[in-house]
Amino acid sequence: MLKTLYDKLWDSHVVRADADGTTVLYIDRHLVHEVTSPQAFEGLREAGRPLWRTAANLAVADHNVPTTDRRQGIADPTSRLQVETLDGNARSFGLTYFNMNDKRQGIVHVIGPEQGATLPGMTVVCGDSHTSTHGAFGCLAHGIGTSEVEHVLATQTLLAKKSKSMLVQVDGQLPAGVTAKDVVLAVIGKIGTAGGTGYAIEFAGSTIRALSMEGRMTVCNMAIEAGARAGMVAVDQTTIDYVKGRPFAPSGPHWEQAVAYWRTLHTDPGAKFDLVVTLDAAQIRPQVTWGTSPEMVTTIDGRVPDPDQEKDPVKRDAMEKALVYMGLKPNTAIADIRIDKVFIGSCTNSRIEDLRAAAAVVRGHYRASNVKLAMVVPGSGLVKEQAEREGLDQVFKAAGFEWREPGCSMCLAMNADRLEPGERCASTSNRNFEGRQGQGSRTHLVSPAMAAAAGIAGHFVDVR
Ligand SMILES: CC(C)[C@H](C(=O)O)[C@@H](O)C(=O)O
Ligand code: SF4
Repeated sequence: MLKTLYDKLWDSHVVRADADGTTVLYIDRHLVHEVTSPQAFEGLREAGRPLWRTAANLAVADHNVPTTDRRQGIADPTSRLQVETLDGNARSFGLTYFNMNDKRQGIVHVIGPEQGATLPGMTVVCGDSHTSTHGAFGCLAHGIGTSEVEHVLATQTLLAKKSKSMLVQVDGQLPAGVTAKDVVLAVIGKIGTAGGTGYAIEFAGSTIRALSMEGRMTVCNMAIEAGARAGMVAVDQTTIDYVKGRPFAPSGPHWEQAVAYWRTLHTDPGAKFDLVVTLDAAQIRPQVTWGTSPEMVTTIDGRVPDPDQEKDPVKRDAMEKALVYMGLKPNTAIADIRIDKVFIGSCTNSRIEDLRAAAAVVRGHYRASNVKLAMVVPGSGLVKEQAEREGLDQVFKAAGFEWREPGCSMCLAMNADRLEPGERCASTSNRNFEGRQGQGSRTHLVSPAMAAAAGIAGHFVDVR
């Protein structure tokens, strides 16, 4: 039988399947962060249950960590409690843990791949929706809830039902200045935030093949914003080259064995998907969201839509509400929208290539006078170190951009980094929901180059 990549990943992890499709799936890698794990550890403690396979877990604190001087500790008591609770749980359960002052610390979805803890062919779960990121490696990776975190810790398995399969086929060469972020925003613009509901998406085509692993991670990261729980990309030489030599990756004879298996992790030619969506890369332009959902997106040469032109009453209502919240008038040119702050970071766009792309834009320029704050938050301590080796921190600082410590930061404002009510931000993150970057915050999702350019110009500009 011809199989999709998803079929292969699924079939190789079935422990037991019931007639109604309910399946016990084996989980290879469990990533843990401080927000969704406390009750899970508490549950284990109360039941006196040990971890099933301690080495399958990797824990890190990311959402609540400060991005400024860490020697001061964490000022906010709730944030401090969450991080200290993870410190304690990691210690008492014996998990591999990168604490706040470890240079390997960073956003869970950045450090998994960086360490080689995410490997092709794995099932990867974490109590976090953006676990879809890891699908870039030819993994079945998705978020789980806190009760499932406990289940995985205790049994190394998960109860799951198979999704339908969707192929998102992107072909052709991306125009200069158009990035993986623009590809995935264009996909979401096309299929909508509910378009992927009930599906696992495989991203394929010559455009995806040509992306680096970092670009593929950006695309899979936002599969969840298209409604799909999982996104994935087939394994190829790019995948294997990225993984080689990473601390958790296999080595010696195991390496060759693993690579031989990994090379089978692609959809068989002719295998059928439940749904196929195609995009022409040549038509994709730099994307900017204008509303409060990632599907409310247009291009840099576009305009804020006019609800009066929308025939669907439900969509019209949502549009009107979004425009009020965002403080935008219909038909405003995107390039005329002035911003107050810039955020370059998050598990979508905080890797070294993202920082290089942003630095290339700001080099030799200075932050616009109306931009009160522009911050660059590397995805991990190792990304930060690499960027500093390349002098990118100096480029950013010279341009009036702040250079911070790694973590989720202003992606969701659980730590001290947030927008003030009404402030407008060019952000490289993945969610532009109401209040996402602080109460009353207004978020426009863009690529790193676009965010950097907006910081210099003071409004959105076309990086092409
Ligand atoms: C805090 C966590 C549960 C949440 C998620 O699941 O995605 C966060 O990472 C987010 O991006 O909103
Ligand atoms: S960076 Fe943002 S999206 Fe990613 S895990 Fe952290 S809060 Fe969630």
